[in-house]
Amino acid sequence: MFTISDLVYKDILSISHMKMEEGKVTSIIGESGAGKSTLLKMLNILLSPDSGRIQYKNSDVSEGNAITHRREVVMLAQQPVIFEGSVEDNLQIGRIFSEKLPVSTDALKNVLALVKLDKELDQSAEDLSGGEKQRLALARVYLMEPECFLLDEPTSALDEGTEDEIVRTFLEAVKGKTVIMVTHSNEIAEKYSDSIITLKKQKRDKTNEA
Ligand SMILES: Nc1ncnc2c1ncn2[C@@H]1O[C@H](COP(=O)(O)OP(=O)(O)OP(=O)(O)O)[C@@H](O)[C@H]1O
Repeated sequence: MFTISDLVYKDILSISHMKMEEGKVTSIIGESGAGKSTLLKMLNILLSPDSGRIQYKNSDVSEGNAITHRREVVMLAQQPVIFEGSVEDNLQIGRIFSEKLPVSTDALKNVLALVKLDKELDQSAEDLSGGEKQRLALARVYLMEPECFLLDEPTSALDEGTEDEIVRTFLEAVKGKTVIMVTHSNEIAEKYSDSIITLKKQKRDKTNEA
């Protein structure tokens, strides 16, 4: 689905060749500051490489339309965005972004169960805890039904048991779609991925630093 060649971005990323397969789960792991979030942002055309190519379905992403791209390839950021309003508003807004019709109350309840979020649909989303907001944002991207999910530490605020369960049920529910997921958990990566990419921190050139 994505092929990267000879990519360089500042002194943060240097990738000669990398591939993420369509319909598979690819986990990205690596130490803090290795560039995992930066790489996901590039796949979502939120950042562009200084040199090199990123191809999506055999076309260079720099030649395509970023808005159209982001409807097919949806990113869940590390700090989930929560909009003013209710839990329901925060779910349906994803459907609006994706230019899809609103889903039924039953579908909303089902997705809350999928991410184990035991909250009323009319509850204010701003009152949720950090881990609950993370699950609400995950539920939102699920309802957007993209071809490809870019998930940046989607369950980092959860305890290990809950994290494992939510990753498992989410991946079962989206089976067949492409998932590219940054995770701090080697265990989750090994258990649930078809392939694992390990990013290494680049050696910074200190000669130009003050
Ligand atoms: N907009 C930016 N401008 C300059 N440097 C940046 C920018 N964003 C991130 N960086 C730097 O790029 C490096 C990689 O950051 P990134 O967030 O991609 O790492 P990460 O592997 O996702 O880290 P973590 O696991 O801590 O989330 C870090 O050294 C960071 O300080």
